[in-house]
Amino acid sequence: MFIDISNLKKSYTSGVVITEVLKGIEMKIDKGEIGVILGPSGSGKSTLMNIIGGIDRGDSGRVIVDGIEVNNLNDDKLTDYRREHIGVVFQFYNLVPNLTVGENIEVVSNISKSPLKNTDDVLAAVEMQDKKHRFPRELSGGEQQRVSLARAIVKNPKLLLCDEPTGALDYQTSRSILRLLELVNKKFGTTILMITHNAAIAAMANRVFKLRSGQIVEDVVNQGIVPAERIEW
Ligand SMILES: Nc1ncnc2c1ncn2[C@@H]1O[C@H](COP(=O)(O)OP(=O)(O)OP(=O)(O)O)[C@@H](O)[C@H]1O
Repeated sequence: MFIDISNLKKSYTSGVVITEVLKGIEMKIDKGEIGVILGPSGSGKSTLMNIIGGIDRGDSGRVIVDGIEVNNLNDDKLTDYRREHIGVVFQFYNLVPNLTVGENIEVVSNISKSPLKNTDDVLAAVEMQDKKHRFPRELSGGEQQRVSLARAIVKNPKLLLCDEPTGALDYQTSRSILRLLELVNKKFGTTILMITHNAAIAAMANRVFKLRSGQIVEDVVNQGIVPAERIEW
């Protein structure tokens, strides 16, 4: 089991108000799978993903990623875990504005332990090799998301976490990003976990988790996976 989560709980306290955001999550994903998390706004999707990615910590329960007990790592080890094993793609790209496309990727590559050697190959994989010297502001949203994906995969992560990767993109561009995610999954064997509001996207996943008010209310193994190419909404 690549991701193995049991009885994960998380609350936030503001003033005297305690909000229980995750109420005993159970989640299992095998290596090389694509998992999709669906659920309404505020149900705890990003909190769950942030804990898996070592950005946040659970209060109790077990979170194991590729044999590493993430919840038990001290701060330094958690930073190493994030740096070595996790790639992230967000809805709003988060590229460094004053670095070119190539530089945005190289800064990540330079601090990674076992990066993919050739930045140009990674840019070619997302069909952005001809825009290597441009700045983010000179790119469309879809192009920026391609660069953000290239930046996430150049470190050769074991796990790619995507929080609404197509949330800000139009239909055709969204589909091209989904095809790229599928390509990364196939080509590099990268396990992918993706949050989306778009239930149609679940068709390309091996496993689909529905989250409601901090609990998994549905956990489905998809028997009829549809290639990203054929997903429509
Ligand atoms: N740092 C925080 N402090 C206090 N409450 C928080 C914090 N982060 C998240 N929350 C609360 O936890 C709940 C779950 O938030 P989370 O971002 O995980 O939901 P989500 O399912 O990803 O929502 P969305 O689809 O809108 O992004 C929300 O009620 C949110 O207000």
